[in-house]
Amino acid sequence: MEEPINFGRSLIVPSVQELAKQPITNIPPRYHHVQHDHQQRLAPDTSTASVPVIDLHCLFAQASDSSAYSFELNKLHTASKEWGFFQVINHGISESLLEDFRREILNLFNLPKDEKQKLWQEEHNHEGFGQLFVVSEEQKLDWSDMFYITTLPHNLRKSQLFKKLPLILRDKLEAYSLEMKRLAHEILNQMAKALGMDTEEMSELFQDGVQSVRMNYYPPCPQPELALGFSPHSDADALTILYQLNETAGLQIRKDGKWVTVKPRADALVVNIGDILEIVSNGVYKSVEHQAIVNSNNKRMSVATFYSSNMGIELGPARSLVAKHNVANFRRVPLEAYFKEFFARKLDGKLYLDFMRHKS
Ligand SMILES: O=C(O)CCC(=O)C(=O)O
Ligand SMILES: [Fe+2]
Repeated sequence: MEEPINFGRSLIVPSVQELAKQPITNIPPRYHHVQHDHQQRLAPDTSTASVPVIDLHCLFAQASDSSAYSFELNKLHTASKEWGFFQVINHGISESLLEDFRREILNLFNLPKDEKQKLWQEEHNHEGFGQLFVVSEEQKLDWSDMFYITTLPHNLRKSQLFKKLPLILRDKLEAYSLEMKRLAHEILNQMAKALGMDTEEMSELFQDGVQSVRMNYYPPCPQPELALGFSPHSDADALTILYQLNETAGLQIRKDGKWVTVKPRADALVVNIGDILEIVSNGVYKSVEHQAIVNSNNKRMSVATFYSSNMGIELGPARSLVAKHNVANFRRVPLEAYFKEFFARKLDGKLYLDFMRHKS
C-alpha cells in the first residue's frame, strides 16, 4: 500500500477557540499583525466593485453555440484573469448536503476539549486541528483554528485521522469531497475552453487530482484591528472552492491595491484560482492574494476545498498553451517537490509563485 501523504509539519500552537472563551480584553502579542511591514493593511475598499457571479447553469446546461453560453464563458474567463476569484450560483450541489455538512463541521468545532485533542496535529504532520505554516516560535499567529485533511485520492488519505472523526461527519465529508471534485472538473473543463487549451490535456492533468479540505473557525476577537483571521496568501492548489458557513463576512481579496470584501451569499460558493492553475494557464489566470479579517462580535466559519493536479505529473505551463503563446512563463517541477517546498515555507503573499517564474 502507498503511504498516506505527508507534505510537512507545522509547529503546534494553542487553540484560539479556547483562548477566545476567556474574558480577555487584550490579545497576546503573538497575534498582533500590525508590524508586518510589507503586508500593511491596505485602505479598505470604498468602491462598489464586487466579485463577479457566474451562473453555472448557463455553462453546464446551455448549448455551447448559444449566446447565453458564450456570454457566461467570457465572464468566467475575465473573472479568472482579472479577479482570480468569482462566486458560482446554480452549482448543483444539493442544499441538504451543504446543510448537513455545515452542521457536522459546527459539531466538530464544538466537541469537548479532550475529544478535540485526539484530532490535534502531531509533531511530524500538519493534518488535523491546529494552524498551518507555523515555522518559528517568533512568527505571528492567526486568530483562527482549522482542521486540515487530505481527502482524495483515497490512497493518499491519512486513514487513522479520518477514522477518528465522528461517523456522520465522515459520511458527509466523503460525499462533499466527491461533489467538489466533480464541480472542480466541470469548471476546469470550461476554463480549458475559455483559454483555448486542449481539454484532453486539462482532464489528464487533473485526473485523480489531490484534494484536501480545510475547515476554518474564526472566533470573535476582542482587538480585531490588531489581528488577522488568516494572513495574506495565495492558494498553492489549482482551484479552491470555498463554502462560507455563516453570514459573517471576513474574506477579502486583493484587487488593484485594495482589499475587497466578499459578501457571503447563501446561494453561492466562492471559487478562486490557485498557483498551480496560474502556472498551468501559463500566467493567463491569476492566483490572487486574499486574507480573512475578524470582528469583535461574531464568529465566522468556512470550509475550503483545494483541488490540485495528479500527484504524478510534472507541474508547468500546459503544452497546448505554450505552443499557442510561443513562450513558457514558468519552470517545470515534479508536483510532489512543489508541495514539499510550499509547506516548508511561511505563507508570504505570492512569493512562492515568483520562485516558480522563469527569470529572463
Ligand atoms: O475563510 C476564508 O474565507 C478564507 C479561507 C482561505 O483562504 C483558505 O482556507 O485558504
Ligand atoms: Fe486561501
